[in-house]
Amino acid sequence: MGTTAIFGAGVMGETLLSGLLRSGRAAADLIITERNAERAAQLAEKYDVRVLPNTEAADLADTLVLVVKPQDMEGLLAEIRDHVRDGNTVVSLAAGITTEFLESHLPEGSSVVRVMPNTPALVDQGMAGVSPGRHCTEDHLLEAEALLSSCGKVVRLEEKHLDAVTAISGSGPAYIFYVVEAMIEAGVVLGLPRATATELVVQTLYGAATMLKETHEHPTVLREQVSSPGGTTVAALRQLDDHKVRAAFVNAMEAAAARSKQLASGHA
Ligand SMILES: NC(=O)C1=CN([C@@H]2O[C@H](COP(=O)(O)OP(=O)(O)OC[C@H]3O[C@@H](n4cnc5c(N)ncnc54)[C@H](O)[C@@H]3O)[C@@H](O)[C@H]2O)C=CC1
Ligand SMILES: O=C(O)[C@@H]1CCC=N1
Repeated sequence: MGTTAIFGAGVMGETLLSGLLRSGRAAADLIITERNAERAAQLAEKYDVRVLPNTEAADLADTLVLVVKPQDMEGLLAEIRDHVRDGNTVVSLAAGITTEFLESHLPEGSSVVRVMPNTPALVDQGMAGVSPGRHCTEDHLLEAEALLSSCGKVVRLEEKHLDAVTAISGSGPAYIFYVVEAMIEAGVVLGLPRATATELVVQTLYGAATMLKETHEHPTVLREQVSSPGGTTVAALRQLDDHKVRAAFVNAMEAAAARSKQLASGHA
């Protein structure tokens, strides 16, 4: 697979780096670049990988993985443009940034892949959507998929769906953590110690997610199994329906997808 350079070692860059190392990639085959010198030094020590300036990393890398914020992407592309060679694969993990944008800021004919990962990759339970650019071969795509499957699942889809993927699985962990926060708060309101409320909620989430994954039952069936006629669950769910929580979730994800589209056109 050659040398992989990760440009921008923030939350997502470090997540990918650690996943690659856990999956058996040699540290000697990995390079990171990081604008924040203090963070760069910390990561070099923690993972024993090379930290280089962007241009040197681009010169040495076979695969360039771009993991800066969408707003920083144009600047990064300008820096590395003249260092990208034939045969390189450029993989972007940035929300909103299209393959068309990447291609137009790189040498003609560059092979680019757009990926939308998520943070559960940190515990090898990531979910990533992957789309090819115009000059991307099956081999380039397989290479990008291999990077991400080191720390989770990967689906290949048309780029027109990537804003939706961003809204659902890219941002998704945050919605789940938000619900978890609310449930813990409810436990505390009901008089439970915070630590107990946290343990109850986290294990319930883990159990429910495992049921979804292992039983392959529709979520409606699983919800109905919990909902005794005239019981506690329906009393709670009625409140959620009265407060239009389901509609709020749909609206929230529409807003995330719209923001992803907006980032593509360079809105800070
Ligand atoms: N955090 C998440 O859950 C997810 C993030 N992403 C995408 O990953 C990208 C990075 O997001 P985060 O890791 O959350 O952000 P972050 O802010 O934690 O990391 C970005 C890093 O890039 C560095 N950086 C910026 N410009 C640079 C440059 N020119 N050269 C070298 N380093 C540079 C920054 O110092 C920072 O450490 C974004 O484009 C985001 O859309 C995608 C899916 C999930
Ligand atoms: O919030 C964001 O823009 C990034 C993309 C998906 C998750 N985090």
